[in-house]
Amino acid sequence: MSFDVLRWSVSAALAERPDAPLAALFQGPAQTDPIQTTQTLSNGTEVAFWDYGVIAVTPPASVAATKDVVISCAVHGDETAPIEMVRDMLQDILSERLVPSQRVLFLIANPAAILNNSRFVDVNMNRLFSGAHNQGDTAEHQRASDIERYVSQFFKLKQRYHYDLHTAIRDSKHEQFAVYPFTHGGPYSKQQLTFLAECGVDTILLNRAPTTTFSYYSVQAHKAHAFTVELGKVRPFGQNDMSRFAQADSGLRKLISTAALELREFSPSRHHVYDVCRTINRQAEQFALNFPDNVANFTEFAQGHLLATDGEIEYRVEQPGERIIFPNANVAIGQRALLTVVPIALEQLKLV
Ligand SMILES: O=C(O)CCC(=O)N[C@@H](CCC(=O)O)C(=O)O
Ligand SMILES: [Zn+2]
Repeated sequence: MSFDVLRWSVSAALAERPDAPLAALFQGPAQTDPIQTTQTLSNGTEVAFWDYGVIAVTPPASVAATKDVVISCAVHGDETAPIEMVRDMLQDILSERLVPSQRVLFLIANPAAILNNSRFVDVNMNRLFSGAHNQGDTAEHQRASDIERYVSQFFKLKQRYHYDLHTAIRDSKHEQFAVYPFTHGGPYSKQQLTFLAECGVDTILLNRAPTTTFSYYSVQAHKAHAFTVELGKVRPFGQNDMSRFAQADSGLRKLISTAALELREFSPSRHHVYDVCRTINRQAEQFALNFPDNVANFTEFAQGHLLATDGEIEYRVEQPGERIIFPNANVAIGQRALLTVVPIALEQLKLV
């Protein structure tokens, strides 16, 4: 397969008409075998297509890369703004307007869900990592397993980063926020908190328990600095105001294209930090949230307020300052239907 075909499939196909032609990248021009080829651009950058939506970019040997950076999107297929960001970065790399000086793995995680205009086809892929993909045989189980293999194949250097880009179903009182997965007692990185803040993500949610999310997988299996980054609200292709993502886009571009990132000094007052206080998994057929769909993430309710009913169980606010995140009554039984968080002072955390 010639590079021109690949270039077309990434640049032209993902450009002005981001909906239909996406298929070209994900399914390959002949819509048969996965794309697997490597080509070198005139500036020496190597672009390797490992599979549909799996693109590894390596700077020329003369540039001593020090960082491995995974930038993923579309773990949820309807979260389109991050897909557009990744598309534009790839286009700019292919046209040599963006010249990476670090190794980068771009992952468009769930192409089938993108083409289906849905969060997922059979199963929420962000519950299938760290081995959970062994518990089923849908295409999403297979893809999560493949993605773990590609990430393992990619990470080589000591400094490892993974930004898994998402958008949230609801509005959020903090429009952009990141989930900092369980570090198993390891310290939180001041440099990463500062980098995220410079990307416009000044709100952090600490999830201090193992999960089956993609970002936790990279922390646990590869000792990467990894985050689920929520950049705004879910909207269909063409309806994203990309100016709202400009700061994150520019931060990520700087990260991959500069030898040493210059960051402002760490300042605790710059960050809003929340600790996950309860994870509520749906248990019954009769599950209902006791607040409307337009209630935003991070909304605080008074102590005792009824948040949800799950069969006979009533979930009420237990602590002052408790707020809701990611409420979703439509999840499958056994899956997370709601998180609650409380503010926590950064000074209480081990930082490095
Ligand atoms: O808006 C929502 O309800 C869901 C947004 C979303 O997809 N969030 C991620 C968070 C992953 C994590 O906890 O690291 C998810 O639910 O998978
Ligand atoms: Zn998502």
